[in-house]
Amino acid sequence: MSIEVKGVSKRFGDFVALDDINVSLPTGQLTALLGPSGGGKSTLLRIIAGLDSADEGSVVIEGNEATHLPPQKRNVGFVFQHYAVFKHMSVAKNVAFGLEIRKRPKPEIQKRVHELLELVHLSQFAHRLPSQLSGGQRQRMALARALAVEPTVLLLDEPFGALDAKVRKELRDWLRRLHDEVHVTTVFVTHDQEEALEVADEIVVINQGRVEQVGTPEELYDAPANDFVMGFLGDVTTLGGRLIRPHDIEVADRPVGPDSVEGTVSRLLRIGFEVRITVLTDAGEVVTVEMTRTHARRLGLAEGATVFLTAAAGATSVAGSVDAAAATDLAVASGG
Ligand SMILES: Nc1ncnc2c1ncn2[C@@H]1O[C@H](COP(=O)(O)OP(=O)(O)OP(=O)(O)O)[C@@H](O)[C@H]1O
Repeated sequence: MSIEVKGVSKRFGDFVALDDINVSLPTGQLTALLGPSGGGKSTLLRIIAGLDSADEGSVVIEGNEATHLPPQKRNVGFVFQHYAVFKHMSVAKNVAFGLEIRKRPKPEIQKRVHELLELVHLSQFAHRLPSQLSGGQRQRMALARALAVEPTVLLLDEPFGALDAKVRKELRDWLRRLHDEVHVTTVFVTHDQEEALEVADEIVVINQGRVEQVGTPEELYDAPANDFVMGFLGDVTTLGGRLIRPHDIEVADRPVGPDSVEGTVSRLLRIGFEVRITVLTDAGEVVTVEMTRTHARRLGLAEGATVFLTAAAGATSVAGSVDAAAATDLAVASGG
């Protein structure tokens, strides 16, 4: 295990930002710290980096007790959203910076910078100034700079947060590929569940200063520990008082079993190749269901139609209400 966080708590005045956090972040993996705004992700990352200290608990990095070490002795590289670049230095100089202050020999620095710029696909921009790069290119430069000193651990706080959706997506694919090439233990903070599900080997869900669940993307999606995790990782609705994913509900024009719930389609919305319907059940529950257009057409669905809803075989569901999930959606929509 590469990073061991044990019993870490952190308060700001009366406010408990982290409450007895225990996690092991495995060597060589790409781990996401995922959660809503204010949940404590950045605080945990800063404590691992040594930029902040815990009130209680310990941090061990690659077997080294790091709790009281300053950041520069932890052998971690970090990239923050608004990373301070040296504006007057070329891209190559920015990447070389950490090696130069460590007084490495010139030829070694040149070689390493060359390799790193290749790795982040910025070789042709080596002599530009950071202001002459796009946002995505600047983030790649920041990553190259963090990797220059060969950290054992790379810590990224919302590395793509300030970029537009398309560039974010490109960078996230790129980060995944980069990680597959260099295998440096990487921890990144995100409030974007899609980003975490797509990129990470393992996800730590953090909410209100506590760890809600740790697992692979599949584990979290298929077996959420509670209603919070279920709601945070994807759309949810309720059926028979249980949280369920809208695409895990089967719709039929007649009952298909004793658990079928009768209702009336109150709204039908087409979104691309999908159809989303809202059903008001006889028990007074408002249920959202998603299905393909083909399926909706086959059923002849229309507003006012009577339908029967059943949880699909193998569907994930947990006890809970949509309230927690709605709060989550708001947090995500507001940009976390
Ligand atoms: N220096 C500080 N002084 C007081 N409160 C702080 C300080 N730093 C963080 N907090 C509070 O601690 C909580 C956790 O903050 P943190 O930045 O770790 O959350 P986060 O999960 O990273 O959220 P975000 O995605 O918005 O960055 C927040 O409520 C924040 O207001």
